[in-house]
Amino acid sequence: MIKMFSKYLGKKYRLISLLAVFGMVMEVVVENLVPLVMANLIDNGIQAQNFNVVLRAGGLMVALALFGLLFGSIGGYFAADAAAGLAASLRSGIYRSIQRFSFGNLDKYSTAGLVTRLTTDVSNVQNSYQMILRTCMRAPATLIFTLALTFSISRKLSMIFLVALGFLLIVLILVIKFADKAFTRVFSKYDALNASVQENVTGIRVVKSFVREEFEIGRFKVSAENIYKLFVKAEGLVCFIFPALYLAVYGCMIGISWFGAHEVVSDSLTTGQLTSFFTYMISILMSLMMLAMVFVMITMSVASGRRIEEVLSEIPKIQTPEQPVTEVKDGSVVFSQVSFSYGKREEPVDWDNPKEVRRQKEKQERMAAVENGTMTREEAMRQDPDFREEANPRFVLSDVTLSVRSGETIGIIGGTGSSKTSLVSLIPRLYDATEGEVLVGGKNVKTYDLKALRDSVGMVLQKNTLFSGTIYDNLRWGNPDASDADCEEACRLACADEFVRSFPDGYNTWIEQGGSNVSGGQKQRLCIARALLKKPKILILDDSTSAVDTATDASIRKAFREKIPNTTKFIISQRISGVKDADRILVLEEGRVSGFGTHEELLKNNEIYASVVAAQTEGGGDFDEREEA
Ligand SMILES: Nc1ncnc2c1ncn2[C@@H]1O[C@H](COP(=O)(O)OP(=O)(O)OP(=O)(O)O)[C@@H](O)[C@H]1O
Repeated sequence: MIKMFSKYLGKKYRLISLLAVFGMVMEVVVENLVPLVMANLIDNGIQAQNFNVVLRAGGLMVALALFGLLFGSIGGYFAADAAAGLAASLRSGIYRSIQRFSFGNLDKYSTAGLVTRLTTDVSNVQNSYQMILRTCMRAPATLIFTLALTFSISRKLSMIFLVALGFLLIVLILVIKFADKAFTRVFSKYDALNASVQENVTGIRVVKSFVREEFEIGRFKVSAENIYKLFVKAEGLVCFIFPALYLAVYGCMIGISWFGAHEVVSDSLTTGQLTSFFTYMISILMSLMMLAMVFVMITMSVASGRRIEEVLSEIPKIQTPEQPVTEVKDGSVVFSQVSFSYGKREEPVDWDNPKEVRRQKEKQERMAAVENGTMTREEAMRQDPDFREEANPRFVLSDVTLSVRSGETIGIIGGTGSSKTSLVSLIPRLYDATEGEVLVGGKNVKTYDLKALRDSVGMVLQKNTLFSGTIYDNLRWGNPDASDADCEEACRLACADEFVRSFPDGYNTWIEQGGSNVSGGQKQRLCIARALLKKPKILILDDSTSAVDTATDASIRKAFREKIPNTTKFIISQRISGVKDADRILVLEEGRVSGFGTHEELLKNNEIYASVVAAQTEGGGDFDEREEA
């Protein structure tokens, strides 16, 4: 973890960190010279009644204090700068990492988990790093410097000091050991709380429409109280530090006063030296206390650090190959004996449990060994009985073979969960086929530059999103270089131009986050226009007109036929009317091809299709209504 954070600090912030440490060490040196000067002031100034010495020593003390202030400010400023720099660099790193995730990687994390990493976790690491630079280095520096000075004054008194230090260290180690566990438990609960808050805020309208506010408030209260209890328990442990410190300080004072008084009486020590001894003692014990607080803080942020590391070291499951093909020739698509599984969904790892972390690591190594052929599947199963399940994941697509010509319109129809979305997701490589090949423009999709491949595919997802910004801004997401005229043309094709013009601000209408100020059907049409602006060779509409009335739906398909005849179109629909006029229609049944042909051919040869047509003609329902028909 330290290696990774050092990488994210970069040269610049490593140098700034060094400056912070330098400022802090100088501050310690200067601060600890003050008691020596003070001893001189008491012994040779006050007691000897020499006011010149009082003035000179006093002046020197003021000068040292000013230098201490200067070095302290420099150290503090650079420590804050380096920590903020580390946080900024980590945030960009995490963000970049998330942007490069393939859908498979995204499936592993909850949205709230990723947001927590970007916000709370990074802040924890930032605060800890700043404290490390300010305090962690300060305590050992103070300890070494002042111990050297105290030993030079009196060996006997320094021994009392060491006994007190030993006692304090034992208390600190015990407290830190228990606080570590307690705080990591608190932070794992925070993650769960954030996830529940995010889920609820996003779904607040559903909560209200089901009048479940009180239930949700109660659920939140339970989570919040759990955190409260764990936090109080963890902080309770930390509270031991202060009484232990005072015990050590007072014990030390009594010891030093007792032995120190004897030393002064026997003229082995001066009053000034005894005074400086007390000052050093308090200085060392205070630094140790600060060190203890920093350790507690580091403990808190170790869990955050692990979560950040997990995202930063995540390797995108889908990447551009070396020497990729950079141009997609045409929009032809071939599925050759394609089977697909999402794999076993990875369970969330309890990063605070070392046993669990080790188990996960071994599991990954075992999977890799089986994939590389360095371990047989039988051996893996012997080591881990669960391995059988991982080695035989559930296939949602089985042996799909079909060939689509460039410019063809393919309707896809099938019951809920029949894997329509899964099938089309393989075209722009949102996921990779587990077995078999997917070809686009005559070449395996895995050979393409990922950007070139995805640029050639316009996909309107079932769960589509608009971003906050004007309609123009949203449309240009598809193509930043598109002119106003291009945007308007795309909207005409998607039957969106008319309603956009009816808004008082037309294309400059502000869209709220998530498109909450437009209707479901309007949102779908804007998303289609956005995809069209890419001028894709392949256009995929995944049930993207479900909220649009049938007449408008038909107009959109007519416009597509006339205006973009060379674009290959995959249209997923639950309504027969949405696919009926396609060149060919694919009927999927539980991830297998049940039929592939024109409307007339399927009516004759495909029982499932014929029954759906019958059901929908009579009842006007969707695909799943054939069951009842
Ligand atoms: N990200 C995912 N991780 C794991 N399983 C998934 C994922 N997405 C879909 N599935 C599973 O794959 C199967 C096919 O889902 P898919 O969304 O492709 O079906 P669909 O025909 O498009 O359904 P619908 O018509 O309801 O949209 C379902 O059993 C679903 O549970």
